[in-house]
Amino acid sequence: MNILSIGGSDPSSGAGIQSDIRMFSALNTYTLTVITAITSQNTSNFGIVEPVSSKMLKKQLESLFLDFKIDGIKIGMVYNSKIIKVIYQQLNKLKIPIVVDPVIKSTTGGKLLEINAVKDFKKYIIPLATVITPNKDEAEFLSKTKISRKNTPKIIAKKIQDMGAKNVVITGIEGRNNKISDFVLEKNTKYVISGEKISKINHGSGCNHSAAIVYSLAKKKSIKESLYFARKFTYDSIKNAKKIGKGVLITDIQSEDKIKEDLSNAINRFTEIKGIYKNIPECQTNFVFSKQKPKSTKDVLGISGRIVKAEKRVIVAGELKYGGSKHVATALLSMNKKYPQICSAINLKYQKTTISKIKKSKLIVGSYDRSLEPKDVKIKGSTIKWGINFAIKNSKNIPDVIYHKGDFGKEPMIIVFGKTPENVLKKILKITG
Ligand SMILES: Nc1ncnc2c1ncn2[C@@H]1O[C@H](COP(=O)(O)OP(=O)(O)OP(=O)(O)O)[C@@H](O)[C@H]1O
Ligand SMILES: Cc1ncc(CO)c(N)n1
Repeated sequence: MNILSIGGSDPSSGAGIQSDIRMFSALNTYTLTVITAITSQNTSNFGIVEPVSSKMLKKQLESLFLDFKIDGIKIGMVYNSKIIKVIYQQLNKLKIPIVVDPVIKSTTGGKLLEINAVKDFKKYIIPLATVITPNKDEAEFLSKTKISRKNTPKIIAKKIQDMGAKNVVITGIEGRNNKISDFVLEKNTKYVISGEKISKINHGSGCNHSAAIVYSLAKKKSIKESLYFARKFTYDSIKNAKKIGKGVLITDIQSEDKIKEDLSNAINRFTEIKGIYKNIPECQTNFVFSKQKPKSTKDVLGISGRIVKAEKRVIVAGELKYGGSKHVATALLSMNKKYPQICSAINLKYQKTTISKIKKSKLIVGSYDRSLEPKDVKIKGSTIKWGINFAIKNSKNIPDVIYHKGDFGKEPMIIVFGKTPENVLKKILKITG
């Protein structure tokens, strides 16, 4: 998936284009970028702004539209009227989700939209928005109305919707009991997404929020699903905010989320492989991905249930959890001990046809015979560890696949290994179907 971020450069990487690259990368998404302005800022102060020329902006956009399929666009800092008009000319015919984060002032007080550009921002940028995400102050500023008992968030959101945005989210409305809420006005419905307020002043949460929304919309999720996803994503990024500079904290995403994201994407794609139900064994399938240097199954992410066969479909029953898999995770741990780069694995049904496809596809295959298993291993219950080590020992190279043909009362099994879930998936595609 390719997402385009149009916005300003923040050299401290806490917000703007650089923050978007970090966030989209954490979501395993390729980021295209078009810079509207260069800023000098850090976590304490805002310096100066140098906007790019209309010509430079137009050329950047054209070069991307000529080359890439773009699945969604995020618009952040636009700064002046010239920039606004070029963006409008280039984007107004597009039929992909566009999320507009009205960037007006920075946390540190910098002016990110010229006052005489506000009119054109309303006229040209707001109507491009599939979703617009003003915070409370920005919503009040754009609608020229203070939120009050009379002027509810709904009334203010409606004013912004009337400027042309399809869906409006007013973020960061503080409530009682340490709650912070986002008010949402879709075309025909309104709702509030509420949650706990984290007591951290940060740089980047608004950027992360709009980035996560466009990511989710580009994946064809609904507005509501995307907003819930973005809220959780932003919450995690604030929780994980770090003191990198001397001033406010910079939001970040834990790498665990990346592990989850990668595995979750691969599982979704696995379930969509045509005829894959034929490869699900009686004991069902688990797909795992470990942290670097895993010590135990607690460091291995897996499905707390299984991927199960439901007639000719497969469905995921359970959630992704560290420690969610026992058998496949144990096999992975043995493999990872010898080959630390191998961090992902899946178990599939043993079938002779699959084994011959594996051999034809030039993948490296190892195997073990459970009937040769020493008695003490059986008693200790460490069959998998013994089997994987046996197969590794008898293989000159890193095995892509290890299988065993079962034993009395034990189902035969194939395990496919790889560096990442994506890597495992590629191998599966070679040997199934
Ligand atoms: N302290 C907090 N604790 C929990 N959630 C928060 C907190 N602050 C903001 N959020 C949530 O983060 C998301 C982004 O909103 P936020 O108000 O930070 O945007 P913003 O003010 O535009 O940010 P920025 O100034 O960084 O661009 C919203 O879903 C909001 O409710
Ligand atoms: C470049 C840029 N975009 C957005 C923001 C808003 O946080 C910022 N401070 N800087």
